[in-house]
Amino acid sequence: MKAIVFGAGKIARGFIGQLLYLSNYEIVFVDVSKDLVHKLNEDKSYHVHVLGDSSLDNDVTNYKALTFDDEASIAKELVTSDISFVAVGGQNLGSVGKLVASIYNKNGIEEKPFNFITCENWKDAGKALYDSIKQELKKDLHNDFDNYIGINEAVIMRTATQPSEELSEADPTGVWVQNYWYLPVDSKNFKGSIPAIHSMKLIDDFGNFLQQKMYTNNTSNAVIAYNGYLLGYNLIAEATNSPEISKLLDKAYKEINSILIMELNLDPEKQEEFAKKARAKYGDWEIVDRIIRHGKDPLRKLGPEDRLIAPARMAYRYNIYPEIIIDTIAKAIMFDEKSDEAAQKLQEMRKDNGVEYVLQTVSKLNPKEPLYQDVIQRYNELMEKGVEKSYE
Ligand SMILES: NC(=O)C1=CN([C@@H]2O[C@H](COP(=O)(O)OP(=O)(O)OC[C@H]3O[C@@H](n4cnc5c(N)ncnc54)[C@H](O)[C@@H]3O)[C@@H](O)[C@H]2O)C=CC1
Ligand SMILES: O=P(O)(O)OC[C@H]1O[C@](O)(CO)[C@@H](O)[C@@H]1O
Repeated sequence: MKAIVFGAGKIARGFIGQLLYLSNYEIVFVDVSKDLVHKLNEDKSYHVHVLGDSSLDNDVTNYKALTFDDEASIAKELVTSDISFVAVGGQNLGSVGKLVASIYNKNGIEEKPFNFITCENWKDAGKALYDSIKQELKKDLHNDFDNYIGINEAVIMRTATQPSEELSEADPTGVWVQNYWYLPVDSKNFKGSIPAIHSMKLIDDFGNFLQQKMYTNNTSNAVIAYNGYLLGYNLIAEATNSPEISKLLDKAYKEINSILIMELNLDPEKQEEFAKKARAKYGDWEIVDRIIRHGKDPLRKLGPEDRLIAPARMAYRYNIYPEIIIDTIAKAIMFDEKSDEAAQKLQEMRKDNGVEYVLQTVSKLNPKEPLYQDVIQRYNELMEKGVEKSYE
């Protein structure tokens, strides 16, 4: 069996790659980074370090890596693969869709079931990939595409951490991952029989699981990351367990739970349990992961469908005042980490055009909506009084 995996980053190598390896799959990684592709091919194996239990580590082998611009080789692998996974970052799904459509346009679509599984923290990731393929696909292939190709969403609960510089230098292609294995995939659009892949399970009542995960885990993770950054913490567990952020999290999870119970029609007890697990994960000292990674790419994280703006907007629909999310949006706008290009871009925007411009262009907020006004008010308060006051 063979799988083609778009992306060769932390989740692709550190989760999907390990599960496929354990399932005796041949793996083809496709990545835009030529250096990474070259290194993976040169080494012929990479190490997955399972945090807290090295007996579960693997040296993943039986793979090759291709660069994203090598369409001819990707085409050969795609049409001979049994399944595909995509872990490239939600904003890059469109480029994968375009490439896949181009391959199908040239090669046709075989009359046999084939599935893509998106592994992104991105609302409606499956739809984004589906739409981007369909948009470029020749009309006469549309029927075969809908009949034979399944585009499916997974929820990725395993964390694949950003290693320290020393660790990366010592093991450049190594990945350090949480000891968590379950890979739930929505069964709704799945075509054909279920492949035997370690820990992967097709779920019939998947529903809004991806949104529940994003707006519980990633929303609370943003509270931890942006506050942790301003408070000068280095590790996510340090910040989560700190007195200042613990206090905020008590409120944040209540806020998140009340919003999601209404919006997604969740069972309150189950959602509370789910949120408790998220908090425990971020407070777990075994998962050594840096605040900077969790805060990075604030332009994406301040987007209209992402972890902060989307649940805040939901809150207003139910007359819930999302105090902690508003505070976190204001603090995310202050994230000025030098090593993160997106953070630098955000800071330029903020300096040149003001916070109003950031909220209108990045978060797509309308100046008339209460969320816009409440964020600006909170931002101004923080600027006037100093952020340290917000922890008193
Ligand atoms: N790292 C984690 O703990 C988790 C990550 N995720 C999600 O998984 C996705 C991937 O995240 P990571 O693996 O952490 O990021 P990463 O940055 O380590 O990996 C992404 C890889 O995709 C490559 N890439 C970008 N555009 C591409 C394209 N068009 N075609 C092929 N490759 C392309 C990049 O060069 C990079 O190697 C994101 O959507 C993230 O939100 C979800 C849960 C946990
Ligand atoms: O870049 P993103 O979207 O925050 O993705 C990675 C995140 O996903 C998570 O698994 C969320 O549960 C975090 O551990 C990690 O910060």
